[in-house]
Amino acid sequence: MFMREHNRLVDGLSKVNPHWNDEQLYHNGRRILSAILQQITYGEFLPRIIGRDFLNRFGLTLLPNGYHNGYDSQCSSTVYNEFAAAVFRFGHSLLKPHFERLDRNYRPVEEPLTLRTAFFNSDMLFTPLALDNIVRGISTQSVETLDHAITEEVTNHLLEDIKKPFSGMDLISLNLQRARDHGIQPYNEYRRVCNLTKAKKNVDDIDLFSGGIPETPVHGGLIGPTFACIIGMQYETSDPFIRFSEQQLAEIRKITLAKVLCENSDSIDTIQRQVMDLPDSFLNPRIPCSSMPSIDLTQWRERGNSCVVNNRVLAIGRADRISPCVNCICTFEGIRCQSLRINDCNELFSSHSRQDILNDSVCKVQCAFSFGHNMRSQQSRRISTIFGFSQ
Ligand code: HEM
Repeated sequence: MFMREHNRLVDGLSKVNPHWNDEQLYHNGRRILSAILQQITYGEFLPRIIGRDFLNRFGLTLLPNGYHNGYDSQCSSTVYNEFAAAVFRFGHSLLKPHFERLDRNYRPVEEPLTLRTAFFNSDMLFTPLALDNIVRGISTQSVETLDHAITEEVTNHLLEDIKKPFSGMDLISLNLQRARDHGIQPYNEYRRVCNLTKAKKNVDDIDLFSGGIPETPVHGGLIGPTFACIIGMQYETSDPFIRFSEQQLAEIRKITLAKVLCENSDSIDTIQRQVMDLPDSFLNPRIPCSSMPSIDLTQWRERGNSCVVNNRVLAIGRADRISPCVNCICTFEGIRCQSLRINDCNELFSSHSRQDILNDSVCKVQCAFSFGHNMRSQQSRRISTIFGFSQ
């Protein structure tokens, strides 16, 4: 689906910028696709997995507008060993033994497809509407409960050669073995790292995967506190950094997974807006794809030789501080602005006027405390003048 989305974006970009070569089209399509994936991951997926409390604790909540200023170029954004070899494999416990296949009207069209018949059977996807039927099915099926009960399709029949009995593997054994290969520490070590109490006294030989899976889910989430903590840490360090203009960001913020599925299928006409939740005629009804907003790629149209921002003209390639806490650069795709990290609010007060700082929400967010303090000391100075005391 996301490969199709990439190619769809590239087609759209080539219409908006017919002079771009393949390389420009590819990289710009890729950048937009990465941002869409991040929008879906942080906006739709993570809240359902780790819940709002953990999302806030690790600063992973998406802003409705403006720029996020937490990016740290010194921070390595690589994937934690624990995350890949154990924690993020929690999804293996959610697998259903089969995919439902539903027609345009969401009625079963074929037998459900068991995982063991789907392994090594990618030709099946070339049958007309096969993918659409599966997408309609998985958007309508619930997941399994997150616990130690895991479908035999992956514990006995993983990547099975259908012609060879007992050729299937066990995914959970692979998970445990892989984590041990990678030197992942016992479960209780991670409880300690996450400031949680030890699970059981004197039991330190529980694998991270086995210990984390049956934990009671965190409030509003699907997984327990140890996994939520490690996933939170992972996404905190994977802080995305892609430069877009405000207008381009507004386009990306419109996109949902439901819309991506609509745009890239041949026959999905209706789907629920919150596609990661089950459809519900009242709370999450299936709605026409056409009623969901789509990305307007004209925001990526390459402009002339300059950009105008805050009544200032910037030549292509030039950067300027357009307000006390925002720096902008003029690029071929338009103006791109970035919030500045303010380390010393007092210095800001001495170098910019009070009104300029007040008008800049980025300054206000970062220096609200010092600002209040500064205001109070100005007020107390005013009062002392009124009463005739010397300052
Ligand atoms: C039908 C569905 C799935 C199948 C058949 C499957 C199968 C596999 C297999 C065979 C591996 C490699 C195991 C090893 O040798 O170490 C793997 C790794 C992994 N799986 Fe799954 N998986 C499925 C769904 C999921 C889901 C839903 C998630 C998470 C939400 C997930 C997360 C992971 C992760 C994080 C890895 C490690 C990747 C890496 O280190 O590169 N998988 N999976």
